[in-house]
Amino acid sequence: MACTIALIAHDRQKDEMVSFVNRHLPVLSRYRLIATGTTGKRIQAASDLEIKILEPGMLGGDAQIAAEVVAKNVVAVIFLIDPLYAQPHEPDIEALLRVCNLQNVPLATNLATAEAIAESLANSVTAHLIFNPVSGQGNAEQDLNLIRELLEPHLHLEVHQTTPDISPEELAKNAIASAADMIIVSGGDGTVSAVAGAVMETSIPLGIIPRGTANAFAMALGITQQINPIRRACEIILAGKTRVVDAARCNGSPLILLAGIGFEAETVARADREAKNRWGSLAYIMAGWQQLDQQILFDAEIEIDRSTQKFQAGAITVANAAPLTSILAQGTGKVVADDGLLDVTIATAETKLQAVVTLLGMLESALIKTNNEINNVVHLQTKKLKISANPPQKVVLDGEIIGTTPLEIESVPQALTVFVLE
Ligand SMILES: O=C(CO)COP(=O)(O)O
Repeated sequence: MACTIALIAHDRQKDEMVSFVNRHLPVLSRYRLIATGTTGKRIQAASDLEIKILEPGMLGGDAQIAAEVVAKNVVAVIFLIDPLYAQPHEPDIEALLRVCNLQNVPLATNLATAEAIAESLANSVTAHLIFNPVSGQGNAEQDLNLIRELLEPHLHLEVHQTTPDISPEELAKNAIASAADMIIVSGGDGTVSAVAGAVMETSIPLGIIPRGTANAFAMALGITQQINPIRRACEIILAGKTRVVDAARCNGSPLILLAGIGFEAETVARADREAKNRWGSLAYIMAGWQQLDQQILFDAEIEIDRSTQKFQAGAITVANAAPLTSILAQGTGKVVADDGLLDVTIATAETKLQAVVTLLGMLESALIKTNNEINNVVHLQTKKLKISANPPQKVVLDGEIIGTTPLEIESVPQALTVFVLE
Protein backbone atom coordinates (compact mmCIF):
# COMPACT_ATOMS: atom_id res chain seq x y z
CA MET A 1 0.00 0.00 0.00
CA ALA A 2 2.58 2.60 -1.13
CA CYS A 3 -0.06 5.28 -0.86
CA THR A 4 0.46 6.46 2.71
CA ILE A 5 1.70 9.87 3.81
CA ALA A 6 3.25 10.21 7.28
CA LEU A 7 2.79 13.50 9.15
CA ILE A 8 4.93 14.43 12.15
CA ALA A 9 5.65 17.79 13.79
CA HIS A 10 7.60 18.80 16.86
CA ASP A 11 5.69 20.91 19.38
CA ARG A 12 6.74 24.35 18.13
CA GLN A 13 5.94 23.28 14.53
CA LYS A 14 2.46 21.88 15.21
CA ASP A 15 0.59 25.07 14.23
CA GLU A 16 2.60 25.14 11.00
CA MET A 17 1.63 21.49 10.36
CA VAL A 18 -2.07 22.16 10.96
CA SER A 19 -2.13 25.08 8.53
CA PHE A 20 -0.09 23.06 5.97
CA VAL A 21 -2.66 20.24 6.18
CA ASN A 22 -5.58 22.65 5.81
CA ARG A 23 -3.97 24.25 2.75
CA HIS A 24 -3.56 20.85 1.07
CA LEU A 25 -6.75 19.03 2.06
CA PRO A 26 -7.73 17.97 -1.51
CA VAL A 27 -4.32 16.35 -2.11
CA LEU A 28 -3.97 14.76 1.32
CA SER A 29 -7.50 13.32 1.32
CA ARG A 30 -6.52 11.11 -1.65
CA TYR A 31 -3.96 9.26 0.51
CA ARG A 32 -3.96 7.10 3.58
CA LEU A 33 -2.59 9.29 6.38
CA ILE A 34 -0.65 8.28 9.48
CA ALA A 35 0.75 10.56 12.20
CA THR A 36 2.51 10.43 15.53
CA GLY A 37 0.20 10.75 18.54
CA THR A 38 0.00 14.44 19.41
CA THR A 39 0.45 15.65 15.82
CA GLY A 40 -2.35 13.31 14.68
CA LYS A 41 -4.75 14.53 17.37
CA ARG A 42 -4.08 18.20 16.49
CA ILE A 43 -4.74 17.52 12.79
CA GLN A 44 -7.87 15.54 13.58
CA ALA A 45 -9.25 18.37 15.73
CA ALA A 46 -8.68 20.88 12.92
CA SER A 47 -9.93 18.91 9.88
CA ASP A 48 -12.24 16.10 8.80
CA LEU A 49 -9.36 14.01 7.47
CA GLU A 50 -9.31 10.34 8.29
CA ILE A 51 -5.98 9.71 9.96
CA LYS A 52 -4.40 6.75 11.73
CA ILE A 53 -2.91 8.00 14.97
CA LEU A 54 0.19 6.15 16.20
CA GLU A 55 2.06 6.44 19.52
CA PRO A 56 3.35 9.89 20.57
CA GLY A 57 6.83 10.51 19.18
CA MET A 58 8.36 10.29 22.60
CA LEU A 59 6.88 6.82 23.13
CA GLY A 60 7.98 5.29 19.83
CA GLY A 61 5.69 6.92 17.22
CA ASP A 62 8.67 7.82 15.00
CA ALA A 63 9.83 4.20 15.21
CA GLN A 64 6.37 3.00 14.13
CA ILE A 65 6.51 5.29 11.10
CA ALA A 66 10.03 4.07 10.31
CA ALA A 67 8.64 0.51 10.26
CA GLU A 68 5.97 1.56 7.71
CA VAL A 69 8.68 3.16 5.57
CA VAL A 70 10.70 -0.07 5.67
CA ALA A 71 7.56 -2.02 4.68
CA LYS A 72 7.38 0.22 1.56
CA ASN A 73 3.96 1.56 2.50
CA VAL A 74 4.91 5.23 2.58
CA VAL A 75 4.98 7.58 -0.38
CA ALA A 76 6.22 10.67 1.53
CA VAL A 77 7.15 11.74 5.06
CA ILE A 78 6.40 15.30 6.16
CA PHE A 79 8.38 15.77 9.38
CA LEU A 80 8.49 19.38 10.58
CA ILE A 81 11.50 19.31 12.89
CA ASP A 82 12.37 21.82 15.63
CA PRO A 83 15.97 22.76 14.80
CA LEU A 84 16.48 24.60 18.12
CA TYR A 85 15.55 21.92 20.57
CA ALA A 86 17.10 18.51 21.35
CA GLN A 87 14.52 15.73 21.75
CA PRO A 88 14.87 12.92 24.32
CA HIS A 89 13.99 10.40 21.58
CA GLU A 90 16.70 11.61 19.16
CA PRO A 91 17.75 8.01 18.30
CA ASP A 92 14.21 7.27 17.00
CA ILE A 93 14.24 10.47 14.90
CA GLU A 94 17.65 9.59 13.46
CA ALA A 95 16.40 6.10 12.62
CA LEU A 96 13.38 7.48 10.77
CA LEU A 97 15.50 9.92 8.74
CA ARG A 98 17.94 7.11 7.97
CA VAL A 99 15.32 4.65 6.68
CA CYS A 100 13.78 7.37 4.47
CA ASN A 101 17.19 7.88 2.87
CA LEU A 102 17.75 4.15 2.65
CA GLN A 103 14.36 3.54 0.98
CA ASN A 104 14.56 6.69 -1.17
CA VAL A 105 11.28 8.01 0.25
CA PRO A 106 10.65 11.77 -0.19
CA LEU A 107 11.26 13.41 3.19
CA ALA A 108 10.47 17.03 4.13
CA THR A 109 11.96 18.31 7.36
CA ASN A 110 10.92 21.93 6.83
CA LEU A 111 7.91 23.75 5.41
CA ALA A 112 9.49 24.75 2.09
CA THR A 113 10.24 21.13 1.20
CA ALA A 114 6.83 20.05 2.49
CA GLU A 115 5.22 22.50 0.01
CA ALA A 116 7.33 21.11 -2.84
CA ILE A 117 6.26 17.55 -1.99
CA ALA A 118 2.58 18.60 -1.78
CA GLU A 119 2.84 20.16 -5.24
CA SER A 120 4.43 17.04 -6.67
CA LEU A 121 1.73 14.84 -5.06
CA ALA A 122 -0.99 17.05 -6.53
CA ASN A 123 0.35 16.22 -9.99
CA SER A 124 0.71 12.48 -9.45
CA VAL A 125 -1.84 9.78 -10.23
CA THR A 126 -3.33 7.69 -7.44
CA ALA A 127 -4.62 4.30 -8.50
CA HIS A 128 -6.56 1.93 -6.28
CA LEU A 129 -6.07 -1.73 -7.16
CA ILE A 130 -8.85 -4.09 -6.11
CA PHE A 131 -7.26 -7.52 -6.16
CA ASN A 132 -9.09 -10.81 -5.74
CA PRO A 133 -6.51 -13.33 -4.50
CA VAL A 134 -8.70 -16.39 -5.20
CA SER A 135 -9.44 -15.70 -8.88
CA GLY A 136 -8.25 -18.07 -11.59
CA GLN A 137 -5.55 -20.69 -11.42
CA GLY A 138 -2.38 -18.56 -11.07
CA ASN A 139 -0.21 -17.79 -8.05
CA ALA A 140 -1.89 -14.72 -6.51
CA GLU A 141 1.19 -13.57 -4.57
CA GLN A 142 3.41 -13.69 -7.65
CA ASP A 143 0.72 -11.96 -9.72
CA LEU A 144 0.39 -9.13 -7.18
CA ASN A 145 4.17 -8.68 -6.96
CA LEU A 146 4.36 -8.43 -10.75
CA ILE A 147 1.54 -5.85 -10.88
CA ARG A 148 3.26 -3.74 -8.20
CA GLU A 149 6.62 -4.00 -9.93
CA LEU A 150 5.10 -2.84 -13.23
CA LEU A 151 2.80 -0.07 -11.95
CA GLU A 152 4.45 1.41 -8.84
CA PRO A 153 7.23 3.25 -10.67
CA HIS A 154 4.55 5.21 -12.58
CA LEU A 155 1.69 5.82 -10.15
CA HIS A 156 0.82 5.79 -6.47
CA LEU A 157 -0.79 2.42 -6.06
CA GLU A 158 -3.03 1.52 -3.14
CA VAL A 159 -3.72 -2.20 -3.00
CA HIS A 160 -6.94 -3.57 -1.50
CA GLN A 161 -7.42 -7.34 -1.38
CA THR A 162 -10.90 -8.84 -1.35
CA THR A 163 -11.73 -11.30 1.44
CA PRO A 164 -14.84 -13.36 2.17
CA ASP A 165 -15.94 -10.42 4.36
CA ILE A 166 -14.94 -7.48 2.15
CA SER A 167 -16.57 -7.40 -1.27
CA PRO A 168 -14.95 -5.89 -4.36
CA GLU A 169 -17.91 -3.52 -4.60
CA GLU A 170 -17.31 -2.17 -1.06
CA LEU A 171 -13.61 -1.66 -1.79
CA ALA A 172 -14.47 0.14 -5.04
CA LYS A 173 -16.89 2.44 -3.21
CA ASN A 174 -14.14 3.33 -0.69
CA ALA A 175 -11.73 4.04 -3.55
CA ILE A 176 -14.29 6.33 -5.21
CA ALA A 177 -14.82 8.14 -1.88
CA SER A 178 -11.07 8.79 -1.58
CA ALA A 179 -11.08 10.49 -5.02
CA ALA A 180 -8.98 7.87 -6.83
CA ASP A 181 -7.69 9.03 -10.21
CA MET A 182 -8.23 5.52 -11.51
CA ILE A 183 -9.48 2.19 -10.25
CA ILE A 184 -7.88 -1.05 -11.34
CA VAL A 185 -9.56 -4.40 -10.86
CA SER A 186 -7.75 -7.71 -10.99
CA GLY A 187 -9.68 -10.94 -10.84
CA GLY A 188 -12.26 -12.88 -12.83
CA ASP A 189 -15.38 -11.61 -14.54
CA GLY A 190 -17.39 -11.69 -11.27
CA THR A 191 -14.87 -9.35 -9.56
CA VAL A 192 -14.63 -7.11 -12.64
CA SER A 193 -18.42 -6.88 -12.81
CA ALA A 194 -18.78 -5.99 -9.11
CA VAL A 195 -16.15 -3.23 -9.34
CA ALA A 196 -17.57 -1.95 -12.65
CA GLY A 197 -20.98 -1.76 -10.98
CA ALA A 198 -19.61 0.65 -8.37
CA VAL A 199 -17.51 2.63 -10.87
CA MET A 200 -20.19 2.96 -13.58
CA GLU A 201 -21.42 6.51 -14.21
CA THR A 202 -18.58 8.02 -12.11
CA SER A 203 -16.26 8.75 -15.11
CA ILE A 204 -13.31 7.35 -13.10
CA PRO A 205 -11.30 5.28 -15.61
CA LEU A 206 -11.23 1.53 -14.98
CA GLY A 207 -8.19 -0.64 -15.61
CA ILE A 208 -8.71 -4.38 -15.93
CA ILE A 209 -6.03 -6.96 -15.17
CA PRO A 210 -7.72 -10.27 -16.03
CA ARG A 211 -6.78 -13.21 -13.82
CA GLY A 212 -9.96 -15.30 -13.95
CA THR A 213 -11.04 -18.46 -15.70
CA ALA A 214 -12.87 -16.98 -18.67
CA ASN A 215 -11.94 -13.22 -18.64
CA ALA A 216 -14.80 -12.62 -21.05
CA PHE A 217 -15.07 -8.84 -20.52
CA ALA A 218 -11.35 -8.30 -21.17
CA MET A 219 -11.64 -10.56 -24.22
CA ALA A 220 -14.65 -8.65 -25.53
CA LEU A 221 -12.65 -5.41 -25.27
CA GLY A 222 -9.50 -6.95 -26.75
CA ILE A 223 -7.37 -6.32 -23.66
CA THR A 224 -6.16 -9.80 -22.90
CA GLN A 225 -3.79 -12.22 -24.51
CA GLN A 226 -2.54 -15.73 -23.79
CA ILE A 227 1.09 -14.81 -23.23
CA ASN A 228 1.96 -12.47 -20.34
CA PRO A 229 -1.64 -11.30 -19.79
CA ILE A 230 -0.76 -9.37 -16.61
CA ARG A 231 2.15 -7.53 -18.20
CA ARG A 232 0.02 -6.68 -21.25
CA ALA A 233 -2.86 -5.39 -19.09
CA CYS A 234 -0.49 -3.17 -17.05
CA GLU A 235 1.06 -1.77 -20.23
CA ILE A 236 -2.40 -0.90 -21.53
CA ILE A 237 -3.24 0.92 -18.28
CA LEU A 238 0.04 2.87 -18.33
CA ALA A 239 -0.42 3.82 -21.99
CA GLY A 240 -3.54 5.71 -20.84
CA LYS A 241 -5.83 5.15 -23.86
CA THR A 242 -9.49 4.81 -22.83
CA ARG A 243 -12.78 3.86 -24.48
CA VAL A 244 -16.29 4.57 -23.22
CA VAL A 245 -18.54 1.49 -23.21
CA ASP A 246 -22.04 0.61 -22.10
CA ALA A 247 -23.01 -1.28 -18.98
CA ALA A 248 -26.43 -2.44 -17.82
CA ARG A 249 -28.45 -3.18 -14.70
CA CYS A 250 -30.25 -6.47 -14.14
CA ASN A 251 -32.65 -6.57 -11.19
CA GLY A 252 -30.62 -3.72 -9.68
CA SER A 253 -27.25 -5.51 -10.03
CA PRO A 254 -24.56 -4.42 -12.45
CA LEU A 255 -24.26 -6.31 -15.72
CA ILE A 256 -21.28 -5.81 -17.99
CA LEU A 257 -21.30 -9.07 -19.96
CA LEU A 258 -24.50 -11.00 -20.13
CA ALA A 259 -27.43 -12.40 -18.29
CA GLY A 260 -28.44 -15.91 -19.24
CA ILE A 261 -31.35 -18.16 -18.38
CA GLY A 262 -31.84 -21.75 -19.38
CA PHE A 263 -28.84 -23.35 -21.08
CA GLU A 264 -26.25 -20.70 -20.19
CA ALA A 265 -27.24 -20.60 -16.50
CA GLU A 266 -27.33 -24.38 -16.17
CA THR A 267 -23.89 -24.54 -17.81
CA VAL A 268 -22.38 -22.10 -15.33
CA ALA A 269 -24.05 -23.87 -12.41
CA ARG A 270 -22.32 -27.09 -13.53
CA ALA A 271 -18.85 -25.56 -13.93
CA ASP A 272 -18.05 -25.69 -10.22
CA ARG A 273 -14.90 -24.26 -8.65
CA GLU A 274 -13.14 -27.64 -8.62
CA ALA A 275 -13.79 -28.15 -12.33
CA LYS A 276 -12.71 -24.59 -13.13
CA ASN A 277 -9.47 -25.06 -11.20
CA ARG A 278 -8.74 -28.30 -13.01
CA TRP A 279 -9.81 -27.42 -16.51
CA GLY A 280 -9.70 -23.62 -16.74
CA SER A 281 -12.10 -22.19 -19.29
CA LEU A 282 -12.59 -25.71 -20.72
CA ALA A 283 -14.80 -26.30 -17.69
CA TYR A 284 -17.50 -24.11 -19.20
CA ILE A 285 -17.39 -25.94 -22.50
CA MET A 286 -17.47 -29.38 -20.89
CA ALA A 287 -20.36 -28.39 -18.69
CA GLY A 288 -22.11 -27.13 -21.81
CA TRP A 289 -21.82 -30.49 -23.55
CA GLN A 290 -23.28 -32.26 -20.55
CA GLN A 291 -26.13 -29.81 -20.42
CA LEU A 292 -27.05 -29.94 -24.08
CA ASP A 293 -29.14 -33.08 -24.06
CA GLN A 294 -30.66 -32.40 -20.65
CA GLN A 295 -31.95 -28.91 -21.32
CA ILE A 296 -35.68 -28.72 -20.79
CA LEU A 297 -37.86 -26.15 -22.42
CA PHE A 298 -39.65 -23.46 -20.49
CA ASP A 299 -42.45 -21.02 -21.23
CA ALA A 300 -40.92 -17.58 -21.61
CA GLU A 301 -42.55 -14.19 -21.57
CA ILE A 302 -40.65 -11.19 -22.89
CA GLU A 303 -41.87 -7.67 -22.35
CA ILE A 304 -40.49 -4.75 -24.34
CA ASP A 305 -42.19 -1.35 -24.18
CA ARG A 306 -45.33 -2.76 -22.55
CA SER A 307 -45.78 -5.31 -25.35
CA THR A 308 -45.54 -8.90 -24.11
CA GLN A 309 -44.90 -12.04 -26.18
CA LYS A 310 -44.94 -15.68 -25.07
CA PHE A 311 -43.05 -18.64 -26.52
CA GLN A 312 -41.22 -21.83 -25.60
CA ALA A 313 -37.47 -21.49 -25.18
CA GLY A 314 -34.43 -23.49 -24.15
CA ALA A 315 -32.15 -20.53 -23.55
CA ILE A 316 -32.25 -16.76 -23.51
CA THR A 317 -29.20 -14.53 -23.20
CA VAL A 318 -29.13 -10.77 -22.89
CA ALA A 319 -25.69 -9.36 -23.66
CA ASN A 320 -24.11 -5.96 -23.09
CA ALA A 321 -20.71 -7.15 -24.26
CA ALA A 322 -19.53 -10.65 -25.13
CA PRO A 323 -16.40 -12.23 -26.58
CA LEU A 324 -16.73 -14.06 -29.88
CA THR A 325 -16.46 -17.38 -28.05
CA SER A 326 -19.73 -16.74 -26.20
CA ILE A 327 -21.75 -18.44 -28.92
CA LEU A 328 -25.17 -18.09 -27.37
CA ALA A 329 -24.85 -14.32 -27.13
CA GLN A 330 -23.72 -13.90 -30.72
CA GLY A 331 -27.00 -14.36 -32.52
CA THR A 332 -25.89 -12.46 -35.57
CA GLY A 333 -22.23 -11.84 -35.07
CA LYS A 334 -20.46 -9.30 -32.93
CA VAL A 335 -22.03 -7.82 -29.81
CA VAL A 336 -21.13 -4.12 -29.87
CA ALA A 337 -20.22 -2.80 -26.43
CA ASP A 338 -20.97 0.86 -27.10
CA ASP A 339 -24.19 0.89 -29.15
CA GLY A 340 -26.48 1.60 -26.17
CA LEU A 341 -28.36 -1.62 -26.89
CA LEU A 342 -28.72 -5.03 -25.30
CA ASP A 343 -28.39 -8.04 -27.63
CA VAL A 344 -31.09 -10.58 -26.85
CA THR A 345 -30.68 -14.09 -28.24
CA ILE A 346 -33.48 -16.61 -27.90
CA ALA A 347 -33.13 -20.32 -28.65
CA THR A 348 -36.76 -21.27 -29.26
CA ALA A 349 -38.45 -24.63 -29.45
CA GLU A 350 -40.43 -23.67 -32.52
CA THR A 351 -39.07 -23.10 -35.99
CA LYS A 352 -37.31 -19.83 -36.48
CA LEU A 353 -40.05 -18.60 -38.77
CA GLN A 354 -42.70 -19.18 -36.12
CA ALA A 355 -40.54 -17.46 -33.51
CA VAL A 356 -40.00 -14.42 -35.70
CA VAL A 357 -43.74 -14.20 -36.29
CA THR A 358 -44.30 -14.47 -32.54
CA LEU A 359 -41.83 -11.70 -31.87
CA LEU A 360 -42.90 -9.43 -34.69
CA GLY A 361 -45.11 -7.54 -32.29
CA MET A 362 -41.94 -6.21 -30.75
CA LEU A 363 -40.57 -4.79 -33.96
CA GLU A 364 -41.60 -1.28 -33.14
CA SER A 365 -39.20 -0.98 -30.25
CA ALA A 366 -36.73 -3.78 -30.91
CA LEU A 367 -34.77 -4.68 -33.96
CA ILE A 368 -35.11 -8.34 -34.89
CA LYS A 369 -32.29 -10.04 -36.74
CA THR A 370 -31.80 -13.68 -37.66
CA ASN A 371 -28.79 -15.72 -38.59
CA ASN A 372 -29.43 -18.17 -41.41
CA GLU A 373 -26.82 -20.57 -40.15
CA ILE A 374 -28.46 -21.27 -36.80
CA ASN A 375 -31.88 -22.88 -36.64
CA ASN A 376 -34.43 -21.82 -34.08
CA VAL A 377 -32.38 -18.84 -32.90
CA VAL A 378 -33.78 -15.33 -32.92
CA HIS A 379 -31.87 -12.22 -32.13
CA LEU A 380 -33.14 -8.80 -31.21
CA GLN A 381 -31.76 -5.55 -29.85
CA THR A 382 -33.42 -3.28 -27.34
CA LYS A 383 -32.61 -0.77 -24.59
CA LYS A 384 -34.61 -2.53 -21.89
CA LEU A 385 -36.77 -5.60 -21.34
CA LYS A 386 -38.41 -7.89 -18.81
CA ILE A 387 -38.25 -11.69 -18.94
CA SER A 388 -40.22 -14.19 -16.92
CA ALA A 389 -40.26 -17.96 -17.22
CA ASN A 390 -42.48 -20.82 -16.20
CA PRO A 391 -41.19 -22.79 -14.40
CA PRO A 392 -38.80 -20.13 -13.00
CA GLN A 393 -35.30 -20.50 -14.44
CA LYS A 394 -31.85 -20.04 -12.92
CA VAL A 395 -30.24 -16.73 -13.86
CA VAL A 396 -26.52 -16.27 -14.44
CA LEU A 397 -25.24 -12.72 -14.34
CA ASP A 398 -21.68 -12.07 -15.51
CA GLY A 399 -20.68 -15.64 -14.70
CA GLU A 400 -22.36 -15.96 -11.29
CA ILE A 401 -25.72 -17.53 -10.49
CA ILE A 402 -27.79 -14.78 -8.84
CA GLY A 403 -31.18 -16.43 -8.39
CA THR A 404 -34.11 -17.17 -10.63
CA THR A 405 -36.39 -15.35 -13.08
CA PRO A 406 -38.13 -12.86 -13.46
CA LEU A 407 -35.58 -10.37 -14.76
CA GLU A 408 -35.65 -6.70 -15.59
CA ILE A 409 -32.67 -5.46 -17.58
CA GLU A 410 -31.82 -1.98 -18.75
CA SER A 411 -28.85 -0.71 -20.70
CA VAL A 412 -26.83 2.13 -19.15
CA PRO A 413 -25.21 3.65 -22.23
CA GLN A 414 -21.66 5.06 -22.00
CA ALA A 415 -21.44 4.09 -18.35
CA LEU A 416 -17.82 2.94 -18.15
CA THR A 417 -14.49 4.44 -19.19
CA VAL A 418 -12.09 1.54 -19.64
CA PHE A 419 -8.38 1.45 -20.51
CA VAL A 420 -8.02 -0.30 -23.87
CA LEU A 421 -5.36 -1.09 -26.45
CA GLU A 422 -6.61 1.13 -29.28
O1 LIG B 1 8.12 13.95 18.78
C1 LIG B 1 7.67 13.83 17.68
C2 LIG B 1 8.49 13.39 16.56
O2 LIG B 1 9.83 13.15 16.89
C3 LIG B 1 6.26 14.14 17.41
O3 LIG B 1 5.46 13.36 18.23
P1 LIG B 1 3.99 13.84 18.64
O4 LIG B 1 3.22 14.01 17.38
O5 LIG B 1 3.40 12.72 19.46
O6 LIG B 1 4.14 15.14 19.37
